[in-house]
Amino acid sequence: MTSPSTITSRFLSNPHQLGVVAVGFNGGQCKKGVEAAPMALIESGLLDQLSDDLDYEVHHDGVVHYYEKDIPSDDPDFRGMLKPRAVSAVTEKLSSQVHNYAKDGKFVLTLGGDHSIAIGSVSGTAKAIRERLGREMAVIWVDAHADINTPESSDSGNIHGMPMAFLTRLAREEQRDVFGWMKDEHIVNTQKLVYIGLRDVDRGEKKILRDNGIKAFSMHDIDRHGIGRVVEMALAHIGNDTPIHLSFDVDALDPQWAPSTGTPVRGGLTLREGDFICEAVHETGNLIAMDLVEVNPSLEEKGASETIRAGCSLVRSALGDTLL
Ligand SMILES: NC(=[NH2+])NCCC[C@H](N)C(=O)O
Ligand SMILES: [Mn+2]
Ligand SMILES: [Mn+2]
Repeated sequence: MTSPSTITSRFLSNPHQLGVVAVGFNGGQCKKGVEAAPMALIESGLLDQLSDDLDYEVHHDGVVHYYEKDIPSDDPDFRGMLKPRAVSAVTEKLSSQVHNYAKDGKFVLTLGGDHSIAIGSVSGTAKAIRERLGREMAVIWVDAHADINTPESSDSGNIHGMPMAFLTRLAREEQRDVFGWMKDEHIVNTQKLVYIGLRDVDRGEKKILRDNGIKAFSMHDIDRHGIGRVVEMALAHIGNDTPIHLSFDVDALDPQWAPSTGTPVRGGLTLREGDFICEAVHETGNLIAMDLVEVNPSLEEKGASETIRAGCSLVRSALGDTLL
């Protein structure tokens, strides 16, 4: 059963106003199907649950964006990146869509799509929070993967493995049509980034995390301390007075709970642990935005409805649904 939350974010001017952007984009990786996730999530009733059960006023243009006219036809590899101009163009557009909701003090929910779209969503909220509050926001990245490869450290060339590198400026490109549109206002401080759920981190990424002193809680840490203590430590790192953007990759969950995703990794979070993270972040009163990404209904089709259901549950939990 769902019921509206009494906790309202101190960083939102309209606590129960929710802006939704549905991003049907798959160009940050090579598997088709992830572009169908926003439609599948919406058709399963997610937005109705948020308005009817959790009392949000949902602002949504009623369409899934595929960004066809923004995507250039000629898009050769660049610095080893696959489809760099497509991802850049889509995330530039998304950044301004998200910024548009966030600048009015609305909560922003971005439904992907592969995780490359976080370049757009996170940059959009980071900019709005700087303008509205003169502050730097924090990012909690819940994922099996760190997604912080630079173009040079990446083995795959898939940009969904790189968003945090561009968002922190550990990777930078001047060329405007390859993320050169990103300005200082879009950037996230490495000290305000926290990972939860990591278990498949590339060698180059481990070095990046170490060299930059980035806070990360792996599945090993969760096994050792329990999810309650890990979330507490993650929130303590961020501090109690910082707006939070939660970027949730459904592959953070164990494939048992979320089989339909492009890069599943065994040994992940239970759905209950995933929901707990979202509930606890909601309870801080500091959450201003959430992404849900990497649901791919065309993979492991038997598990697609399970994966969609898990995704809906995570979003509801982050938006204040409680068990009691
Ligand atoms: N968002 C994701 N599922 N990312 C998976 C990334 C996998 C690998 N580290 C890469 O860079 O290609
Ligand atoms: Mn992942
Ligand atoms: Mn990811």
